[in-house]
Amino acid sequence: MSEIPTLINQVRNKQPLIHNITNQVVVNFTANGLYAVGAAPVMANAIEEAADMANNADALVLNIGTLTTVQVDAMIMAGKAANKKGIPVVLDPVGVGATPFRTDAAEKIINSVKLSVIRGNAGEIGHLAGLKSDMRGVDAVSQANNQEVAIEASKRLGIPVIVTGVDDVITDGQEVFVVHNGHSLLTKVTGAGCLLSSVVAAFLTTDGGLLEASTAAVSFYGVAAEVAAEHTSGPGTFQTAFLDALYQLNSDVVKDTIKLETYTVTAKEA
Ligand SMILES: Nc1ncnc2c1ncn2[C@@H]1O[C@H](COP(=O)(O)OP(=O)(O)O)[C@@H](O)[C@H]1O
Ligand SMILES: Cc1ncsc1CCOP(=O)(O)O
Ligand SMILES: [Mg+2]
Repeated sequence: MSEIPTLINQVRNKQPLIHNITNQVVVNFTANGLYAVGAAPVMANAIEEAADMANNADALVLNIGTLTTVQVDAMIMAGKAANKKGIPVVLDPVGVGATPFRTDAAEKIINSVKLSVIRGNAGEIGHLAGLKSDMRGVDAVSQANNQEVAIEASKRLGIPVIVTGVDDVITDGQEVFVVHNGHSLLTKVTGAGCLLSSVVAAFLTTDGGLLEASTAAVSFYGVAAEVAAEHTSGPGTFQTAFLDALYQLNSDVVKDTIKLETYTVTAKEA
């Protein structure tokens, strides 16, 4: 637990190669954000090379934001290659629930690839788990209880999940980590969630456990947003300041600023 703020140092030392099959909106921001945290990005969508690239990578991100039928097949091929190699796979089910095509694609991926963790907002994760949820495009509409959604979704899916929003919840359905860091300007920059999914993948290459490494990624990211927001008041300059903060933020500041709550579900319910 005390090592959570320090896992960023492992990412920076290791410079893991993160293979992203992601949406057209966030490609550049994701690549720059991964560089800023100390990882190396590669984007490779083509069905002819997706599996080969996953086989060269340290972690894989599958992001369904601007999906095509062929891309679903490429994702499954890359996912299977990643599973064979034993590297982490993160799914970002962008906009799932907004259209039947996205929902079908996400379900196909979940049924074909062994995922390390699924990261999304409460609307997306709630929808995947069959809970009542509303999506408007890629954004969650209703104010859900993120902890309830995360715990229930992880139990129903049998996969660890990260539900983000005002509070971020990381859980395998039993152990729960709640991070209270972040800044509302993140909702005014497209790709803030997508980049977080890729940053989670980078942290999963460290020797922290899955939930601890995910929590390290989420808290590092939230503190970086808070630091960036001190220097800016609008989305344009925030985006730049945020990349700088991801690059400059050290583990001591995270240690001093992290707002983390942990509990186990059985203990809380008892
Ligand atoms: N109202 C908010 N206040 C502070 N941080 C937020 C808020 N909403 C989202 N975030 C942060 O923005 C990042 C992306 O989360 P989110 O907006 O839920 O993802 P997505 O963009 O996929 O919908 C996370 O780090 C999350 O903590
Ligand atoms: C706007 C948009 N439309 C399709 S994908 C995408 C980006 C979504 O990024 P995020 O979920 O990180 O806000
Ligand atoms: Mg998203």
